[in-house]
Amino acid sequence: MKLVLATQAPGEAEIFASLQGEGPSMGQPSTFVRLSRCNLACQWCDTAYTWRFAGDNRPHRDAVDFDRKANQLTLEVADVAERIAALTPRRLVITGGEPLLQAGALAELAGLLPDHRVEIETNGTVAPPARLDIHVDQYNVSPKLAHSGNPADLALVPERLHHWAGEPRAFFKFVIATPDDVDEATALVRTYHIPPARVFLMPEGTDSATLRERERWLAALCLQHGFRISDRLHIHLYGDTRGT
Ligand SMILES: C[S@@+](CC[C@H](N)C(=O)[O-])C[C@H]1O[C@@H](n2cnc3c(N)ncnc32)[C@H](O)[C@@H]1O
Ligand SMILES: Nc1nc2[nH]cc(C(=O)O)c2c(=O)[nH]1
Ligand code: SF4
Ligand SMILES: [Mg+2]
Repeated sequence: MKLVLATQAPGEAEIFASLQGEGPSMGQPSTFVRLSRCNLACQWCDTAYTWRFAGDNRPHRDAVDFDRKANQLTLEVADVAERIAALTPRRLVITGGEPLLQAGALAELAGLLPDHRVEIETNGTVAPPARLDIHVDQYNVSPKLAHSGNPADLALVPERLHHWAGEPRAFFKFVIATPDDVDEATALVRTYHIPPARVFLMPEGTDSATLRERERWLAALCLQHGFRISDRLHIHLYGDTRGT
């Protein structure tokens, strides 16, 4: 089978080693694989080059469209596995775009990497099939709130949220830009009975100054609700740069 990957430069697959910058595994040396395509269209998506292609008429934050050819690369799963195995970390973070859109090929990939701990970054709208799920150690689920600009019926699928709430391997990572977003996240936590210990609030932002400013009030709200806070370590270390 084949995987459609994002590129960090034209013709260069986005497979790289870095420190996990977000969520419960923050700070862990990891190998990242970034897949192309997404079923949502977040206004503030920091990887819009994985999905916002010229000719795609979904809403987006500015007028820039990306060239599909320059930003996608299709590789055989065995080739992707070889590239991952050649890097040192034995923790694999699969992200995108929305990686679960390519779950079949990911199941094959994970099967070729039995020594890797597998973590999946997902928007939480797609059910992982059993043949992939058996290989996954952790899901970092980031449901999209109203400020993402996605229609709620696409972004917040009740059956899926109910599933992730009851899945002990799933951690929730809500992206927050204003205190109102926290009210929306808290309402979801209550509705779906999500254990607060598995909930992270993470500031929206792609520069250190914005993240720090938002973390000042976000910290107080996390304390109030018993949620965890997630920084975006990679932004402080490397900026908003592909392949980091
Ligand atoms: C690019 S997404 C890819 C995985 C999946 N599509 C998702 O949304 O979870 C990876 C993570 O980055 C977060 N993210 C994207 N743009 C962001 C931004 N501008 N500020 C903060 N987090 C952002 C997403 O919410 C998600 O947790
Ligand atoms: N270092 C680093 N950590 C990350 N954690 C989640 C990421 C993502 O884009 O899904 C990400 C990323 O792009 N880089
Ligand atoms: S769901 Fe993830 S990849 Fe898709 S647009 Fe939103 S942040 Fe970007
Ligand atoms: Mg990222």
